[in-house]
Amino acid sequence: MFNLIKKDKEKDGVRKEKKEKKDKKERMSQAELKSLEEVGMRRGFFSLQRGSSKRESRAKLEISDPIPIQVVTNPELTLMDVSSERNNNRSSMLLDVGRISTTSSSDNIKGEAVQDVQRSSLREQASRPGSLTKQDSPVVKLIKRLSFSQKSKEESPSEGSVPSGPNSAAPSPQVEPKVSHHVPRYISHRRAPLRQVQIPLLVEKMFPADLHLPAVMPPEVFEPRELELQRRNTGDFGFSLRRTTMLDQKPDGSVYRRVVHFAEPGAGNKDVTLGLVPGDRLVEINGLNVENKNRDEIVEMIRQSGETVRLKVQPIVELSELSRCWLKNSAGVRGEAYEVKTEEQIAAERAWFGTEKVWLVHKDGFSLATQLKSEEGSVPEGKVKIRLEHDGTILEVDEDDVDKANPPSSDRVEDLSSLLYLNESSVMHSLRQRYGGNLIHTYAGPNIVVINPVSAPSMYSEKVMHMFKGCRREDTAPHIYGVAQAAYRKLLTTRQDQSIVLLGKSGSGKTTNCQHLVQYLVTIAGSNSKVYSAEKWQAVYTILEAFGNCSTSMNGNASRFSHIVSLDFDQAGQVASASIQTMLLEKSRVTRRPDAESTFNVFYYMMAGADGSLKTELHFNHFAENSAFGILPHSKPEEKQKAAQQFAKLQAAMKVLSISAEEQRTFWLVLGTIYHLGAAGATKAGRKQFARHEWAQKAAYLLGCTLEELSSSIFKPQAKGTLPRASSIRQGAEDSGESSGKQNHNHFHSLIQ
Ligand SMILES: Nc1ncnc2c1ncn2[C@@H]1O[C@H](COP(=O)(O)OP(=O)(O)OP(=O)(O)O)[C@@H](O)[C@H]1O
Repeated sequence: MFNLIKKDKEKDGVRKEKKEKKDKKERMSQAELKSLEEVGMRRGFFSLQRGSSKRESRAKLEISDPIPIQVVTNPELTLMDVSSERNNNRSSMLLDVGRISTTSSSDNIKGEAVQDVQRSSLREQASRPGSLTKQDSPVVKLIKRLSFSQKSKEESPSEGSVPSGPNSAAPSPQVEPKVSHHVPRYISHRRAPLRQVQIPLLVEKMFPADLHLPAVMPPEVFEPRELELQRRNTGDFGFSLRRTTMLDQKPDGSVYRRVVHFAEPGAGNKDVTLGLVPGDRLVEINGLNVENKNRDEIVEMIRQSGETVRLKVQPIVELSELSRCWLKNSAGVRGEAYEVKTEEQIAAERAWFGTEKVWLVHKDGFSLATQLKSEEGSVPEGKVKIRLEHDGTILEVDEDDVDKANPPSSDRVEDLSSLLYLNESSVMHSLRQRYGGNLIHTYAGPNIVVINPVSAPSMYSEKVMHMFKGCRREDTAPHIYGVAQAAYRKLLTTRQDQSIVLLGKSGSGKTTNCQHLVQYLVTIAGSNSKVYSAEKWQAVYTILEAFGNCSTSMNGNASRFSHIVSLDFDQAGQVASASIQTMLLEKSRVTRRPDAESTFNVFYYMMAGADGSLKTELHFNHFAENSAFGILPHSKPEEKQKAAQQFAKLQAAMKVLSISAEEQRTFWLVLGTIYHLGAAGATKAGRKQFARHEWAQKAAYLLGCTLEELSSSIFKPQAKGTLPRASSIRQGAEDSGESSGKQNHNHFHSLIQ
């Protein structure tokens, strides 16, 4: 009894205490939240939302509507007006982790593409509750999403379980390409409210001075490290060599290609303790420089080493941050301790803050200046006096024309949200300095900004992936793999679906980064499924690229459709299946497009790559000189050759996906028909009709109907529901065949998925 009462009393006391603690916690979290929100607002970067209901508040803090940071870069690294910059295909993308997000973008979307989608069934599916975003928003086109669906309710044992041998081949995850006709269920309850994003106004102001952007600092060169490795019982030293070619810059700024050899830790558990890091460039072996030696010579030198080998290695610039992080983590040092500032650095920062450094914001960007102290009344109200750093010019400018500048120690800051003064000029400055230092990834709070690199950097490999395995985001340097890892980790720990949204203008790297994300996930998570394989996954992309990509003024291989990639994970956290859903194909491109842009790749592939018998069957032995749809074969031999290779690759991809030869033939017949319809054109001589009957005859032949049947189905009014194309054809002679061409390609794209 006593015990019982005591217990009850204790229980009551505990309950009360718990309740108080909870209340306090909630009060604290509200206060914390408020201050966070204030910081976010003050910085103008994120707006924080929190649901008022208990469930919502427990769910999480939602950060929505990031302002996309548009960085236009070119090799000269000048800042430009993003919206007017049309020909430069180097740009940045912003990536948003762990939630469904909508944001604006500067990509121009053809109105027709959007209208087309409003009519299409896929659009209907996508517009169901929980679809990505409003379908009438151009933003939709830019969203490529990766979702994860966790099926299990049990705790997952561990993150990642892919063993990798020393020469482990590419992972062989299992993928099941499938046409998804439903927006996955997990989207439905996570619809984010659409909010207007304030895009900063363009600055048009100029000042009577020679205004310069700050100089871009050369990449930081990391000190080489010397290591002595012992030969093992197995005869090796526990590291592997990797050869790659990299673009490098000469002192005069010219870019050249050079071969480098990496000395990277092997796949064994012990190998990671050797002190080598993925991305370590081999500089010396036993005191001898090997930078200009070939692989065989290097291998021989290692073989001839005795029981030990001395290596001098240096991290490549693009992986230097990661390398530092890795070494820091393996030394078990906490971040703060490792990055402790020296006395000189502290003194330099103090000096910086003592003189008020500001950015003068102008039409061509921003220039560093010192704000001068002036006696009261000597400067009109609302004005400030500044001295430009580069030439000492003194200017009197509006207070609004200047932004506070951060000390140089923040120039290459890894996370923009840690800038003391978070304004547009400071953000652009840091991104620009980082890009100049070959650092293309930068965190921006929970997002990452990735700037399209000039070259194909050597920062993506299976070894680099393994540097992120099991890591928390705060323990790694900014990298696209870090984003995938954060999402995977969150998936396992919260058992909730995760989404990654890639935003950016055309050519900014959304597709490329989406592939890196998928590669990371399937490599690190592994797969035990029998239907999923990297080969099939690649085949799906090859086909989508052929039917949905083309060359535009912004991107030589632009995808003219959005897609959602979904990976399903099983209870063990391994990939169980995968699917791609495509939307918003710009089908009008089949018949009409801007000058100097191409039609979908597949037409060029087919015209260049069809073999003798297919050519004969498609009547492709010679091509028309004109096409109402502008579908003409490549004229340059090298382009033809490349297209022919791509056609062979496309056929092989179809084979991998078990598309039979007969089915493939049907595709070519339909595409051939579109080509011939374009070549036939249309005219209005009395009545609307084909302009060149011989080509129309070929189209009819490929379709298996007579010329009269084809002609009447295109030019004669049709009863409602018979043919979907009559209305637009009747709009004008030039339109003839357009609709059927577009429809065919559209159906085709859906079918082929
Ligand atoms: N991180 C990167 N590393 C190497 N190359 C890149 C990277 N990001 C982009 N690129 C290159 O830039 C080009 C454009 O990239 P991508 O096609 O991924 O852009 P996108 O944003 O998907 O364009 P679109 O919306 O037009 O399809 C490609 O040739 C790609 O190889």
